[in-house]
Amino acid sequence: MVKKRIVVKIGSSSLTNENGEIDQVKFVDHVNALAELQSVGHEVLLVSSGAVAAGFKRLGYCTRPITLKGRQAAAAVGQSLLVQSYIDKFSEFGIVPAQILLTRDDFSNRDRYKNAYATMSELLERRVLPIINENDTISVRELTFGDNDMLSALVSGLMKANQLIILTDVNGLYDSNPNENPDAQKIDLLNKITDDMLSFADESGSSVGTGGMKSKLLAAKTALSVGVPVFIGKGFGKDKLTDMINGHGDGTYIINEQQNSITINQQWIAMHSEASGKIYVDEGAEEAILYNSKNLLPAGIFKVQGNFEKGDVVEVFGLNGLIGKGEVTYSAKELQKAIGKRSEEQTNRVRTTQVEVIHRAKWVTI
Ligand SMILES: Nc1ncnc2c1ncn2[C@@H]1O[C@H](COP(=O)(O)OP(=O)(O)O)[C@@H](O)[C@H]1O
Ligand SMILES: N[C@@H](CCC(=O)OP(=O)(O)O)C(=O)O
Repeated sequence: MVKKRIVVKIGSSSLTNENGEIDQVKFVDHVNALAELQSVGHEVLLVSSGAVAAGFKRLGYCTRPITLKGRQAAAAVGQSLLVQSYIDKFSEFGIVPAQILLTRDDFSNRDRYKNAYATMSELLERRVLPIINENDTISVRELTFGDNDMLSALVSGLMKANQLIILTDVNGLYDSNPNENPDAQKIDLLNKITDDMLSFADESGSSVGTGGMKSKLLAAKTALSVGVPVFIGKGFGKDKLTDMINGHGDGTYIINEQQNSITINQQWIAMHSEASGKIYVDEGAEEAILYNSKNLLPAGIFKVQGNFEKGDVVEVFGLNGLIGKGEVTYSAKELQKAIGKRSEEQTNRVRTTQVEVIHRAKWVTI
C-alpha cells in the first residue's frame, strides 16, 4: 500500500443534529473510519466543522444563532465540546488528536503560514491527528475563509495532501439539488469544474451547514489548482474512508489528470500574498515567461509602479492586462535604476549580465 497524506473535511450536518447537539451515531462512525485510515498507514488531517452547531443549545439558543456574536459565542462553547469528544473517542484507538484553530490572517502572513506547515508536519511525523477548524470566535466577518470547505482545500494545498475528502450529508454532486428535485442525476466523476456546474450547485444546504454544494465545488476547484484530487460524498462504517481512497466511495470524484503541483511558496504567492507594486512587461518578456518558462529579466520591463522592497510580491502586467504574480529580487528603486541602465547600454551598444527580477520558482501565472 502506498502511504498517502489525506485531508478529511466533515461538515456540521454530518456531525450534529438540528437541536444543537453532537449526533453520537454519526460522530462515532466518523472517528472509527478516521482511526482505520490512520491505522492502515496513511497520514490523516481532519478539518472538522460543527462548533457553532454543537454549541448553540448549551448557550441557550433554540436554533443556530443569526447574529455574528451569537455564532461566535456558540463556536466558543461548541469547539471545546467537539474536541473533548474527539479526544475521548480517539483515545480508544490510542490516537492523540491536536486542536488547530486558524484564521485567514494566518495564511496571508508568510511567517505564520510557514509555521502552520511546520507544526502540522511535526504532528504528523509523531502520528498525532490534527483537528483543524476556523478560529470562529475571533474571526472578523470580512476576513474569513468563507467556509470550512475552502479551509480544507487550502490546508490540503499547504500540506501537499494526496487527497481531499469532503464528507457531507449527500452522496456527491447532482445536476440539481437532490433535496429539491427527485429526478436529479448523480455525477460520479469530473475532471474539471466549469461555471455550468457551479450554477447547478446551489448555496442552500442543511440547516446547520454553510454554503451548500456550491462552496464544495469552489473548494474543489482551489484544491485541483494546487494539484490535490477531491472526493465529495458520504458513507457509513469503519471502511468508508479507505473505500473512498481506493476508488469505491459513494460520491463524486474530481480528478484532473494533468494536475500541476505547485510549491508551497508559489501557493502563498498565488492565493495569499498581497501585491506591493506593479511591473509592466513588453511582448517579448510576456512570451518568454508565459510560453518558454523563462525568468523575468530587467530587459523586458518598461514600467514600474509602487514602492516595493526586495522579497515583496508584485503583479505583472502584459499587453492585455494581468498575467501573473511573483516575488522580486529588486526593490522598486533598484529596478527603476536597472531599467535606466538598460537604455544607456542600448544606446552605447554594451551588454552586462542581467540578474532576474523574478525567478521561475517564485512566479505564478494567473
Ligand atoms: N447540485 C447539488 N448536488 C448535491 N447537493 C446539493 C446540490 N445543490 C445543493 N445541494 C445541497 O448541499 C447540501 C450540503 O451542503 P451543506 O449543508 O453546506 O453541508 P455541510 O454541512 O456538509 O458542509 C446538501 O444537503 C444539498 O441539499
Ligand atoms: N467553523 C464553523 C463551520 C463553518 C462551515 O463551513 O460549516 P460547514 O458548511 O458545516 O462545513 C463551525 O465549526 O461551526
